[in-house]
Amino acid sequence: MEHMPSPLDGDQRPPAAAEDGGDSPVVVRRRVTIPLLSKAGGATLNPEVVTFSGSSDGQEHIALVFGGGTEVPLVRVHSECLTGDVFGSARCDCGPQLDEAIETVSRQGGVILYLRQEGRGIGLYNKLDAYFLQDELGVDTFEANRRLNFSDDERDYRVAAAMLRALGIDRIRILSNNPDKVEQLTGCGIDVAEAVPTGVFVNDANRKYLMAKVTTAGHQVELMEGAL
Ligand SMILES: Nc1nc2c(ncn2[C@@H]2O[C@H](COP(=O)(O)OP(=O)(O)OP(=O)(O)O)[C@@H](O)[C@H]2O)c(=O)[nH]1
Repeated sequence: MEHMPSPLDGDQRPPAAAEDGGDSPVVVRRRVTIPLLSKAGGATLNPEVVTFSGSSDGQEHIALVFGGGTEVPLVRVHSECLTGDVFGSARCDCGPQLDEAIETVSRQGGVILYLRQEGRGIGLYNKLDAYFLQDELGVDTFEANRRLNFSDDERDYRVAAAMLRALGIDRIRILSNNPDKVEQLTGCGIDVAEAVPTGVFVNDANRKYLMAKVTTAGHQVELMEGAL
């Protein structure tokens, strides 16, 4: 297949600086290649892992850049979930979504932004407290946040938009079911040409969590009839 020009191709990447609402612009700090053993088997993947300076929240967000692909790169904006991404927790769908993103984005070319926004921005301990409240009081994931005096979702994607711009990207296809990601990125001037849904990774432990995302936050997850 003919290789389409992509903003991810080395020579075409302009050095860029982008605002995320802080005092200094977000700029690429360093690029380093890390070989990833594909969980699906097959070839080793070799994304460039990009670090940034200037983010206003001071967090160590990273981008995994997989070269090639189309003119409009596929982008996964993934918020950190230690329990799901690292330990394989079945309470959420984060782990399988990250694995899927690595496979899909590596195949199609594109970027995974791994944002250090654990627990939808409330942090790990608070997320575990929210789990405790869900178990003890039977409240859903959003109500548990409210009981802890947080909003339903504390995430701000200005930094994601700034990281994309710093990579020379202002038009994307996003791999997500979350309308808030599309809305916020669009509001930051990123042209979201398409929202590509993720797979549906439902199990007995995360069914209620996924249902709450659909009914309260408008996630586009096609939960099969009878699955709830
Ligand atoms: N506060 C809170 N956070 C949770 C809970 N379960 C998972 N999370 C966090 O929710 C976030 C999920 O982020 P993403 O994988 O980017 O996805 P999303 O907002 O569900 O949207 P998609 O792009 O469709 O996957 C992670 O930061 C998880 O740690 C919970 O019960 N409470």
